[in-house]
Amino acid sequence: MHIRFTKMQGAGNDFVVLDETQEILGLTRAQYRFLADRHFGVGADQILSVRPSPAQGIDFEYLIHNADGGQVEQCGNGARCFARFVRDKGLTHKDEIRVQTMAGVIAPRLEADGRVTVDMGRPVLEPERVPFDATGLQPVTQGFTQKWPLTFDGQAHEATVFIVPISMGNPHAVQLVDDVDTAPVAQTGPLIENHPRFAQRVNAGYLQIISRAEVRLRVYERGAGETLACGTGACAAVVAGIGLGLLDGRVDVHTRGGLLSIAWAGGVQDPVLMTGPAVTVFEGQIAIPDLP
Ligand SMILES: N[C@@H](CCC[C@H](N)C(=O)O)C(=O)O
Repeated sequence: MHIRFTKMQGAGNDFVVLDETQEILGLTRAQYRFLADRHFGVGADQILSVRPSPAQGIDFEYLIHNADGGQVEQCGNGARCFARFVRDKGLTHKDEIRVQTMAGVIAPRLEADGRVTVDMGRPVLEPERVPFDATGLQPVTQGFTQKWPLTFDGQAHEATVFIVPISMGNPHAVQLVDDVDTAPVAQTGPLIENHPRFAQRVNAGYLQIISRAEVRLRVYERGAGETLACGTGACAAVVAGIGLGLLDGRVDVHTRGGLLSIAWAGGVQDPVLMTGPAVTVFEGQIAIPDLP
């Protein structure tokens, strides 16, 4: 099978975007993995599939698959690229689009300066809904949130780190670090991602506070490894920082791939707003092998 694709990136988090508005491709998990492979396929952190939505008032549906082929609930940088894609392809003329994801409906808006702002919905702060199993753990309360000890028992990197579990539709564990450049992302990222207390696995965020309005962030993503930026990770990190009393409501998040601006009014009913770039890199066609 030959398929056409668009390669996109948002702050360096890169995507293969598939237009399935006319025909559902029905790719297997192994075929998503093949597309994401940087040696044998196109190469991407995630694959985004754009489909029409059957629901009234919803413009599109978009599916997100991690580089490991697994389908996931939400992707912030992907949402911005999705919005740029449907406008550039003439699939809609709207500036504000409503799109169904596995985690619910989100609303990207194209800005006059070329960036995209996405209403990412409300953060979920209750550990059990992340889901994080806090049974038997003693939290440390700081600000209006809690940090939980996470221990890597009997592992090469035996340690306890304090994390704030947050869901932005997908699960995140945010920890504070002194300096993201020296944070042990490659060592502890996989241990946190696969920690048994996170039943759905988790994205591991390493947050360095610079001021009340500026942070640096690295994220070891579930199913993709460390990426140059993670949009939902930036939202979760800012929510955690505000919850801990360390940040104000508007924060510039410096990632290794670029700048994301996050705003959150601080109430559990308040949505998190994310603004950042969305860029088309190239278009192409690829032959996909039969991979069951
Ligand atoms: N890069 C994304 C998040 C993609 C999904 C994530 N790896 C997960 O498994 O939840 C973003 O920009 O949010």
